[in-house]
Amino acid sequence: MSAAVPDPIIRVRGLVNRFGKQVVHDGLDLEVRRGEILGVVGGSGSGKSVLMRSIIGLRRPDEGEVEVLGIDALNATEAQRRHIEQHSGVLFQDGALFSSLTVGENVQVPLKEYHRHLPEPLLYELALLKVKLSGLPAEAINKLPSQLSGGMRKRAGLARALAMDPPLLFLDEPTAGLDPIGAAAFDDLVRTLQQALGLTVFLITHDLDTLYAICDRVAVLADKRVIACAPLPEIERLDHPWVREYFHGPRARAAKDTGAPGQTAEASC
Ligand SMILES: Nc1ncnc2c1ncn2[C@@H]1O[C@H](COP(=O)(O)OP(=O)(O)OP(=O)(O)O)[C@@H](O)[C@H]1O
Repeated sequence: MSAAVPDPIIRVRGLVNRFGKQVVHDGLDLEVRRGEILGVVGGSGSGKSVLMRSIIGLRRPDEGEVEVLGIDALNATEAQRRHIEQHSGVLFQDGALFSSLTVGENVQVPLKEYHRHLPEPLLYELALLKVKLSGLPAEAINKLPSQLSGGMRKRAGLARALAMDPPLLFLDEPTAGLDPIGAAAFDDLVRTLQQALGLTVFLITHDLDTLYAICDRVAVLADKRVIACAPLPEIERLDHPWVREYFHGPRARAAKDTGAPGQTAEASC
């Protein structure tokens, strides 16, 4: 049975994060398996974004171990750190696009950082490819973020996250602020890209529809830890106050009726 479980591409052990006296994580463990879409859920302030920031290297945790792509991220050399950055695409909650740059120029930012020698026409072609891959029309490449709708800005952020063809994609609440049709289309896009490109996706969300539609497993943050990490049917059976409220309220019932079940896998993290 264990032979069928893919290797972890991210492994977090004993993570502790504190802000002054506030303890956000206290001995958190998590494994993200190669090729899965892992949904990360938890109440507001439970530490989902801080966890993501600890994994991608934007925050140094107070204690614990973080392994990404087989590299000990907290003791990585400069070259190893760049390797992780180069192989991780991140879509932040607000898109984090440079407002004075066009969509195409935004997508080119990581390309120029890591491939300084690339000629301009090739940079443009690569950016155009990512723009189209993200479901935007070609003409969006010359628009400023302020000229796009919220859904298009998310797609532009995704295009930039995919610029370096990363095997690992981090999405922080990608459907927040989108209408249900736009959110469902974005879910479809993420699933399609994940399957076509073989991505591993770490997806923070509050969106129950997203969980039911595209997540293979779900990690629940509560009580300063990941209290469970498993396919949805197993998560739904957990006897925990937050899980009961979140997964068995009226919104959960509606989402269950429309979503597709994730794959079956083992419950452990
Ligand atoms: N730089 C910081 N300085 C101080 N406190 C912080 C900082 N970053 C996060 N926190 C605190 O850590 C806790 C967890 O924050 P985090 O953003 O990870 O929550 P979250 O689970 O992503 O919440 P939400 O679902 O509302 O986005 C919060 O109480 C937050 O105020």
